[in-house]
Amino acid sequence: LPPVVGTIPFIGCFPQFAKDSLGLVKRSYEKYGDCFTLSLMGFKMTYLVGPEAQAVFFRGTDEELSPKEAYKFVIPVFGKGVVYDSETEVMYEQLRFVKNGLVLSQLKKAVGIIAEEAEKYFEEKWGDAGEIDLLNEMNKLTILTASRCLMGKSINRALGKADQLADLYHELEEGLNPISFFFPNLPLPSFKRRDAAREKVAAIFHSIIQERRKSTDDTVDDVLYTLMNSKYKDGSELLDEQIVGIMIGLLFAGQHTSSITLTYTIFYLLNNAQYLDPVMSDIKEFVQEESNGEINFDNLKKMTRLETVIREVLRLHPPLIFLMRKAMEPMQYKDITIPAGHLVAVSPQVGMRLESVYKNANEFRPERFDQEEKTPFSFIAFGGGKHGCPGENFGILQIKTIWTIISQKYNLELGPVPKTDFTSLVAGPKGPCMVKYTRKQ
Ligand code: HEM
Repeated sequence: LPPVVGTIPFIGCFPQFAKDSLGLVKRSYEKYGDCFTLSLMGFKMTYLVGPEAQAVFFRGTDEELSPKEAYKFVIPVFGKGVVYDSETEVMYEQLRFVKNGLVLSQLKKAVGIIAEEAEKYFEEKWGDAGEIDLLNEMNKLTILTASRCLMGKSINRALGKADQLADLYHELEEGLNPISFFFPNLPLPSFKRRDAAREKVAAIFHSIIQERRKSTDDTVDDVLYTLMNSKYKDGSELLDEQIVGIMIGLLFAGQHTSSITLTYTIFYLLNNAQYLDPVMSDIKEFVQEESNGEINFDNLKKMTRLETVIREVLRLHPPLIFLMRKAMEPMQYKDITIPAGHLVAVSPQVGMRLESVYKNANEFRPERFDQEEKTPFSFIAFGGGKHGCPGENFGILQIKTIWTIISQKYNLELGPVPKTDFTSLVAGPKGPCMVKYTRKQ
């Protein structure tokens, strides 16, 4: 069996975990090696740390290591009958529909839409000069750009007010915290607000589906269109409730992860002139000179130096600090048997800062990604294997597009890179992240 951390009956090491979960995982790795169990309020959570152990996690089949059983706590947000609350075969099919909606042709179109929304946002909201909380602003902007890409222009009409969806998503996120993992339906105020926000978001998305059904415009083919026109293998269509749940889940999976990475990318670039200058000269060459100022999929793809910066930001600050599965049958790792029933976890935050995997692991060195990744499952900010993130390319394109627009429009003045707030489910910079901006001449 894996060595167990936390010997107090039932409670185990819960107090240390609640105080500093990452610190506890790191210390346990140093003491016990790459596979150990944390005993937490009756739960047994077995951690796999480092590429070799992480490979077991990502290569496991759903029958061995079930994400559905581990992520039940998101059901109040995603909804009934959606992804983790559906039969395994149905879950695969729903994830396949999502992937079909994020294919290359869609991504190519997405860049233009993101650029259009972002331009409009800065003109209407930022103007010539001011001071803003960058994380807050990037949250609002990314939910707007992502929802426009997923659901078309009707999202703007349905919302009327741009901030509304971001606020509702904030309530959803506040309702998914470490407590909700253990007790998702306690009568807590934050859980009540989460459920009320879910009802409001669902009502908005239902109205968009109704509007789309009446529309005679046959040029639309966004993710919503893909979902509305997809069929399960048995020939049945998705229920509206399922389409709404998938859209809620997609925006939920993509919003904070992207806005956090975007905010950190801006802080790192402006604090590191040696990386900022080459990135800006690529924008000048590929966007301003070669494309007459137009941002498109092809010129964003050429910005490999910006991409390595984003990957290094994600290595240092992965928004998802723990990924989980439930062992459905005993699992073998080296000479250890992880018993059925254990929760099995990897930590991108701990795993990507191991000195044995990344030299000078705590330093910001984007050039480490200049070469192809050598060790499988060492860069796990987007997970890996069967359940690896289907939104990776979309997320990176979104970050590149918005940075390209901001950096050409504004001079930004900001402080050092903020520390991370590890208390929420999606870990991002400790706010407020105040930034002064003035329009470039
Ligand atoms: C910087 C941005 C992003 C990061 C760091 C990120 C990270 C991740 C990670 C680590 C996973 C794996 C979870 C696990 O194995 O348990 C994941 C899964 C997923 N992500 Fe992302 N993500 C990002 C953006 C997006 C976007 C923009 C979308 C949608 C448009 C998205 C949709 C999803 C979905 C649907 C899954 C579940 C896949 C499955 O279970 O098969 N993500 N993401």
